Amino acid sequence: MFAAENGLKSDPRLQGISEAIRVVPHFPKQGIMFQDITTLLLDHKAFKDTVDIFVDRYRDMNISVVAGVEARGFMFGPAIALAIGAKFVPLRKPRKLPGEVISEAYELEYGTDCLEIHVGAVQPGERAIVIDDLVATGGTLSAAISLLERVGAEVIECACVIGVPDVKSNLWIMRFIPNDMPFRDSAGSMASHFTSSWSHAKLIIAVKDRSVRMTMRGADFAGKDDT
Ligand SMILES: O=P(O)(O)OC[C@H]1O[C@H](OP(=O)(O)OP(=O)(O)O)[C@H](O)[C@@H]1O
Ligand SMILES: Nc1ncnc2[nH]cnc12
Repeated sequence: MFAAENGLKSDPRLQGISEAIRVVPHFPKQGIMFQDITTLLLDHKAFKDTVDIFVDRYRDMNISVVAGVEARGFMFGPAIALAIGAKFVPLRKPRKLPGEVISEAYELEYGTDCLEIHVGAVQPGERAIVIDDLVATGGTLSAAISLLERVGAEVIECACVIGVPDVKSNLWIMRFIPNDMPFRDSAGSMASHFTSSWSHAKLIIAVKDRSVRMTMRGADFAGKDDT
């Protein structure tokens, strides 16, 4: 477990980070508890602590690419990239990048969206991490991983500040997540997007007063799906 391995479970920084994230009920629509990281950005200490947690983890992992997901991944990714000596690669929504791109469509709760990367931004064999503010269903991270793998990068981990439970897949996932994993709902929601692209990737969620790393390798989930 990430918390145990890294001593983060009792990391005093996590509470401050948690408290700095505002939760806005019923935004942008009824029933959504919106996790608003703009209040975290206003709090210098909490913002720095958030970046530092990821920097602490990735600075000695020979990462050369920090890929940030538009829009909120852009708020954390560049600071992490600068601190660990990596380049920052924006994964943008459609028709924002002016050069040649490759695209990856993904499903949202309602409808679809798409991420794009500039051809040539990443070289084959580079070691990459993906940064975003939040993971819900995991569809966005799955698309980000696919894009990076299509240009030959090795996606080492994905890191998000917040994990939110995906209500639709809670029942499905609860069976697969060990009881001692403190963020079962969120971690499990990733399983609903389990694809071959996850086979190389790990997920880190630092949220509220707890942190979790889920290893998304096939053996952890595939084969246990008896739905
Ligand atoms: O795990 P998922 O279900 O894919 O959802 C997570 C994504 O949703 C939010 O972005 P959004 O698409 O709302 O775009 P924005 O950052 O431009 O607001 C969030 O910042 C993540 O990127
Ligand atoms: N609960 C939530 N808060 C903020 N952004 C989100 N994106 C998807 N779910 C979200």
